[in-house]
Amino acid sequence: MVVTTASLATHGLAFAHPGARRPVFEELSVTLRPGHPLIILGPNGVGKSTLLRCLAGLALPTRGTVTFAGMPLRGLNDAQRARRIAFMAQSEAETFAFTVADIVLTGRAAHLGLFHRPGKADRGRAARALHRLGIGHFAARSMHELSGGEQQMVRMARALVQDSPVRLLDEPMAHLDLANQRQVLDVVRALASEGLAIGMSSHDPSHALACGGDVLLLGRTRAVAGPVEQIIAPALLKEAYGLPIDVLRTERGRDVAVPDFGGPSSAARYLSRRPDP
Ligand SMILES: Nc1ncnc2c1ncn2[C@@H]1O[C@H](COP(=O)(O)OP(=O)(O)OP(=O)(O)O)[C@@H](O)[C@H]1O
Repeated sequence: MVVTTASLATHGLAFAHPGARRPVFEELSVTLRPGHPLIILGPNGVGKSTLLRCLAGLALPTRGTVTFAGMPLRGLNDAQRARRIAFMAQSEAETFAFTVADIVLTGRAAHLGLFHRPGKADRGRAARALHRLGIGHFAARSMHELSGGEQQMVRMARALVQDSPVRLLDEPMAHLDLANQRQVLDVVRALASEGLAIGMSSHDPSHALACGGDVLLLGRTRAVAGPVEQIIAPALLKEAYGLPIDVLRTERGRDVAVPDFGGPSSAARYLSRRPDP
């Protein structure tokens, strides 16, 4: 069954590890809207992966609920959930030396009946996903032969073929060079314009500016959420990350977030500050 209605939301969500002194987060209410990517930002250890795992139904919240199209996620079995929500983990140990094409095909599992093997149409989808990410030439290679960034692109292709209305991507840009980051951002924007609901974590606020949807900025003391132009602002970024971050407009007319990493400074011409929204 192809599920077309997509809106994933958390309501007063809290998560604490057993025995932990403090919860990872509390009272978190966010919505992933079809067509508006939600980019989840925040410092290391603040709970981005934990939240994505709760949204995917892979981690059980301590309090609160996750709903898909208004229905509690916990009412769905694994196959029903997988037809609605694709989850790409931050990293995965590749135990077996499967080919890239086979790994991508496993993304079709939720659409195949029990004991059914993937058919020509499934293989075609897997091939198209690899081509869409510019890695069609990897198809016959063993996953073990690929670099960390190449494996990351393959896992992205697998999330593409899952054909679910919600895609949750945990740091899909980790390990990727700049051109591959652009490739993934192009795909994220295209999926959003096709009406999918996308949740993606990142360490780079510029990725949020490039996606142009909503942002959830998780800080150590509070979380803020809203449209990208409101949340990706110097004061909120400094509060969350603890260092100055300028939001500038390039000569190409793109907005970027530039952290102050220190180092030599000069009085030379700089990019223009983005006008206040
Ligand atoms: N099994 C565990 N028991 C206790 N605490 C844990 C456990 N696993 C993770 N944590 C803690 O949960 C918090 C949230 O981790 P999470 O991986 O969600 O953060 P993150 O924002 O995705 O981090 P990063 O940006 O480094 O990937 C961290 O402080 C981490 O130390």
